[in-house]
Amino acid sequence: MSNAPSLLEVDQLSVSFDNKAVVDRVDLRIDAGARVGLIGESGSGKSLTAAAIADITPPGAEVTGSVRHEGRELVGLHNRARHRLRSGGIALVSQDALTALNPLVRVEDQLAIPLRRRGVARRRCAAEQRDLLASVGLDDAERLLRGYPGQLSGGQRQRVLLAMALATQPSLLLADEPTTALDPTVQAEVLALLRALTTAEQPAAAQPPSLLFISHDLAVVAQLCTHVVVLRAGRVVERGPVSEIIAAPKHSYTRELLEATRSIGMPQEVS
Ligand SMILES: Nc1ncnc2c1ncn2[C@@H]1O[C@H](COP(=O)(O)OP(=O)(O)OP(=O)(O)O)[C@@H](O)[C@H]1O
Repeated sequence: MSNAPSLLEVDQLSVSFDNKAVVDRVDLRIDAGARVGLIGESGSGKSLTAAAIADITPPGAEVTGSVRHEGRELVGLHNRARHRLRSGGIALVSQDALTALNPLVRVEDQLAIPLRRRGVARRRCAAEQRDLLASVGLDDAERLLRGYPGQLSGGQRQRVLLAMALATQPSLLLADEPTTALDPTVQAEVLALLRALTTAEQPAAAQPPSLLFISHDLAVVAQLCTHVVVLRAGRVVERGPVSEIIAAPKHSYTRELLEATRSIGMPQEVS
């Protein structure tokens, strides 16, 4: 990656519990237009890295280091300033839509929250909601909007979560294993959607958000991402363009991940 200022610059980011670092001095760059895969085995610190970037670490976590988004430092900001940034800059899609959505609130009311925060007038909300649902491949907008999360399929809920993230018009989308809870066919559809939403397919289209995609699956990252960062026990052990890492992994741990991928079969097709 170049030396020019990046959309997101993470320097020496650590997350500790009781003085023990579980994310350990992580450096990360995401340029506009890049799709970066953050990969590592369970417990390697992927989710907490994303949580620290999105400022949603759990109680007891101590975050040190620097996270700059479009040049603005996010670590140590007061809550209100962070809140403003989050509704216009970095959006998170988590792996468990059922937990992320409020089961007692209709989809339309949940989708209205990021729109209002963005300043969309109440009378414009319904049209925006339909457009957002269409952009994530959900056509039956009227029915879905009136429903509760529990009345939707897993794939539909994940798409609603994606729509809520897009409603903030983010420049960076953090996707934390967004397809883990889905069956393989729906998984492939949602991954294809993520790729379409984060790829400038039409030259005239507005700049799509960059992506930080968290996964333990190198095959999926290879299909979706431009770059990959490999995390092991909280530390970055390897990084680079995805094609280079796949062709010639330098670290033994990356080779193990690659071997594991090959033993399960060819990468899943997401295009
Ligand atoms: N609230 C917490 N208190 C103490 N330790 C925690 C807490 N949350 C996570 N950890 C520890 O931090 C480490 C990193 O966790 P993290 O969830 O970031 O891993 P991960 O790579 O995302 O794993 P997975 O792929 O299973 O989601 C783990 O060892 C975990 O046990």
